[in-house]
Amino acid sequence: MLDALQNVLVTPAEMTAIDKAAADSGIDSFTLMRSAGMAVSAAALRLFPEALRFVVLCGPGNNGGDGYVAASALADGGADVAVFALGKPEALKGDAARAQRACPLSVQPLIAYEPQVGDVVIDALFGAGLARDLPEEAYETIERVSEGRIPVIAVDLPSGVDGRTGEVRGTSFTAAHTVTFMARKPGHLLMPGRVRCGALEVFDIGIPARLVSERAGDLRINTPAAWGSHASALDPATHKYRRGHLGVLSGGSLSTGAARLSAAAGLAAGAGLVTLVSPAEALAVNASHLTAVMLREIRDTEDLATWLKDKRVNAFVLGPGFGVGKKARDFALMLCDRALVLDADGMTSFEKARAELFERAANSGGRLVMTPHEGEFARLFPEIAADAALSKIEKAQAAARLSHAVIVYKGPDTVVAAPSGRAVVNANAPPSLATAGSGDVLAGIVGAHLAQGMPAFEAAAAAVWRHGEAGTRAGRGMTAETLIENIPPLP
Ligand SMILES: NC(=O)C1=CN([C@@H]2O[C@H](COP(=O)(O)OP(=O)(O)OC[C@H]3O[C@@H](n4cnc5c(N)ncnc54)[C@H](O)[C@@H]3O)[C@@H](O)[C@H]2O)[C@@H](O)CC1
Ligand SMILES: Nc1ncnc2c1ncn2[C@@H]1O[C@H](COP(=O)(O)OP(=O)(O)O)[C@@H](O)[C@H]1O
Ligand SMILES: [K+]
Repeated sequence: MLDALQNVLVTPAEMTAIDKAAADSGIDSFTLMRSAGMAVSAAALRLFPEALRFVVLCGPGNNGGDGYVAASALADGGADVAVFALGKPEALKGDAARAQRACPLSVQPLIAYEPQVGDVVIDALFGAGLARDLPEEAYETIERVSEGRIPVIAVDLPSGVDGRTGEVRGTSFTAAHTVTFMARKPGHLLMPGRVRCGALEVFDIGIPARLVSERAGDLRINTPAAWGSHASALDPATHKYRRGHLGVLSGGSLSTGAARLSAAAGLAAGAGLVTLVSPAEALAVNASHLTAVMLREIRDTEDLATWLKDKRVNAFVLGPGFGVGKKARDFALMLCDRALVLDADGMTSFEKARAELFERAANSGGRLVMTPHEGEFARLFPEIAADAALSKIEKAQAAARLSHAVIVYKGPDTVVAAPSGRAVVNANAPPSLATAGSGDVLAGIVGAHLAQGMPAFEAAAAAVWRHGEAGTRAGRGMTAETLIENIPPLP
């Protein structure tokens, strides 16, 4: 049944609603807690059979309750187990109080824990209910555990990681393994939470999938399931114009490489034809580097308008190496009513003139995808970037709403968001993608998908996924050039 929830991301608030719906439907919440705790104890025994002692750190809520169940199960199995609690066990309520009463082990205060060689820590201090920075006592324990290099298994989330945002609230454990329940939370995928989780296990504690999916929003992990239905196989009778004609706009003679990378990536990703559009002074240098990609001289808006009479040129990439200024703005506004990937200098050109772009995006009937990294995002959306209360997902959603464009907010945890609020978080990108020109390649792949007629959100999400796969195939020593050679076919 977890297959049905494999790509779903559930926020902590949605998880609370799911818990409540489960209880309302007659499912016993203590049974769920017992399944959760048993799953944690099973993971501990499976992963660390050589542990000399399991140390279970229990917090003041239901995450602590899971910890007491796990401690009882480990002790029942004959393991050496010690329990340390944050706060007084007498103050526990509900299921957590019941789990603690049923636990035969004595409970010591958290601060008394001194790590020993051979310990394995089970972190059940805070999970989805973490509402503010970790309390002082937890800091000291976390520091001692990490100094002692004690392996940590986290229950639901490493304590300190915010399940909604992936941010670290003050400090957090860094787990070797995290066991979460029913579905992943944004904090498992967003940085830095993702690296604090270690290996992530999603365990089915028995809440019906229907109850989960009915209350989960429009947030998914970026896999082919999110866009595969728009990535149709090639029609045997197709021809190159049917596969779309992508135009990529080159900068001046000293900055042509970025646009050529986008153009080559667009062709490799499946556009039927790609034309590199070049100013006169860069024609020679571009011509000397192109083979399958075609070349066309366009000097100004008049030339561009003439070319645009050919309706078969249906998608464009503007920004990589283009130069910041009025020419970029004028060109972009002319291309908005077709399909446009606005990247790099293309976005920066609108730093002080964004209203015009956003208005055109809202009213042109075209498809606009913008691909900012963190710096570009802050330039175009300063008020959203500065809002510390928002997660990266919420920032991308707010930017998409404001700009009427699909936003690809890049990074290790790229988020793709549509103006409707629909969003995916990407999880397949290796860090070797952090290399010059990698963003230009991504822009070209998005452009190819737009040229092939995919809707903007699917075009962007599929491109981010293929870019990540290409990065993995290209390996650690990749360059933007070898990345292009490794773009996989659309699945
Ligand atoms: N989702 C589910 O269906 C299930 C959830 N379970 C567990 O329940 C957990 C959520 O339980 P809770 O909602 O009780 O939340 P937590 O156990 O994560 O913590 C909440 C408690 O800590 C307090 N608190 C929050 N931040 C604090 C801080 N920085 N300093 C001090 N106190 C703080 C809160 O006021 C509350 O009392 C999940 O993470 C999971 O481990 C399981 O029992 C199984 C079922
Ligand atoms: N640490 C990382 N892990 C995975 N992907 C990354 C990482 N850092 C950057 N990337 C990806 O690499 C690409 C870099 O694009 P960008 O920042 O525009 O760089 P450039 O302009 O040099 O091409 C983006 O797709 C981004 O998501
Ligand atoms: K935890």
